[in-house]
Amino acid sequence: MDGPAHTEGSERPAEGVLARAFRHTDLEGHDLPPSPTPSSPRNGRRYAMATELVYTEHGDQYHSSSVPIYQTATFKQTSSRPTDGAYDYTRSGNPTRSHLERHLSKITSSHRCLVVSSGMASMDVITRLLSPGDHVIAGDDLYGGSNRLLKYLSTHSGITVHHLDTTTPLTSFPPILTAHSQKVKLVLLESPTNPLIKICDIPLISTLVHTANPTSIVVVDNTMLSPYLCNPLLLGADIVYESATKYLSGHHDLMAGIIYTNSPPLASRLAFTINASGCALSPFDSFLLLRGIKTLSVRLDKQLLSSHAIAVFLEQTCGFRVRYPGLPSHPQHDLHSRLSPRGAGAVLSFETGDVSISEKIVENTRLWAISVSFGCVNSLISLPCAMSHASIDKKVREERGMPEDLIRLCVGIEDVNDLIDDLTTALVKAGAVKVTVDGICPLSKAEREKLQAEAEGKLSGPGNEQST
Ligand SMILES: Cc1ncc(COP(=O)(O)O)c(C=O)c1O
Ligand SMILES: N[C@@H](CCSC[C@H](N)C(=O)O)C(=O)O
Repeated sequence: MDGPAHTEGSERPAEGVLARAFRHTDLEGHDLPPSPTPSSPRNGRRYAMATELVYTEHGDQYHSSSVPIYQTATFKQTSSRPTDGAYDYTRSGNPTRSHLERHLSKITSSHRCLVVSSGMASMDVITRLLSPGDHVIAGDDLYGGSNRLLKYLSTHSGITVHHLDTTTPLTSFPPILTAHSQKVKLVLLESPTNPLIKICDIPLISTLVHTANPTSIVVVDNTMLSPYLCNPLLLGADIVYESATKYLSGHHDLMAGIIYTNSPPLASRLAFTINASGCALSPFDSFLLLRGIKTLSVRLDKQLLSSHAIAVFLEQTCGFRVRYPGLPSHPQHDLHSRLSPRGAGAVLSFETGDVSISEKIVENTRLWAISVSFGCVNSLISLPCAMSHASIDKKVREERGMPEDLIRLCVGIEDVNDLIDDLTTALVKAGAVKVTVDGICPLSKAEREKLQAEAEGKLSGPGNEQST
């Protein structure tokens, strides 16, 4: 295996070797023009993203095709002198993890990518760049756990946190940037936001922030899209982190976080904190994550198509207000298409107008597991206010416009018709839609109220005749 260096390059075959070996010729041996190159930029990578996700080379002495798991805490040394570049202790470095980090730095076209024990560990490591007295600007629709960590820092560490609507940067950012320009150390964005699926204009915000204070660090949580759909480093961010528990691993069998940057000084400081605090990813989980990454493109390609079909079904057939940036009705549809042209992700949310109806929908699905998290091969359904975002005070949730009846769907790789059928059954059972000879259609408000009253025994209906 290669040593713990974190630069990319060594994995690539020598330029020209493959081109010579696989020259395309016609039947008479004349050279054919090269295959057309994809229109999407490769950002310095040699191959298209789907290939790079799969293609890795490592220096294992037995030429194993999968990367070995170096399940060891410590490494024997050849002398008593300080270690120079080799491994000494797995908290500080491990060959399986180093391979994963090199692979991810290639995929993210970054100077360096570090892997830690969870998405929250990534954020924790980044916030240790802060000192008492510093200010942080953060979105007002962050994942509940991110919100909790920021609240902890503002209560215990002398950090001031300003939560802003990051979808209106030209009005929301200037007052804070002007008032505290030299103190704003970190700007934390999540895009699309979880669970309201709002899109941040990362390039515009980065420009505003860096113009006000070139030393402010713009950090983006890219969990909802993964590097397959978006690379915020190319949009102006200084540091990107992701919960690799989600799309990158894809099977909900590990917790992991990744952090990537193009700034060598920031990378060194982050790496120092990871070693000092001991949150680096274990060798076994590094192996599992490497395995998951290989199928990211096939999983997401399918998830994108299914998500779009489900979003259209919920909006157009069922008449719900659906939040999905792939729909033209999404207020930032054009912005999202510009920043992430490959697709709109596989998380969407919708409102039913009634918490008890939303609860019934969630509880009447079979294929859609009631579960927090997303990015997995199987589909999940949840009520964010009661589940993933329950750690945010109800009052704060209300102030930030997070509806209690919001249902979040995380689309997996099952057959999309099965998913829509399962959802339809739950929607009908919950009284959210009705099935007529013309197909599925939304219930009117009066029809809903009648059903509700029947369910509560206030009106006689088919289910309560015996009690009257
Ligand atoms: C957007 C987002 N960021 C970060 C995290 C934290 O990741 P982890 O659960 O891997 O710590 C989550 C979910 O947990 C998330 O949804
Ligand atoms: N009990 C957990 C909730 C995790 S939510 C996981 C994921 N980010 C999601 O949005 O579903 C906690 O308190 O952190």
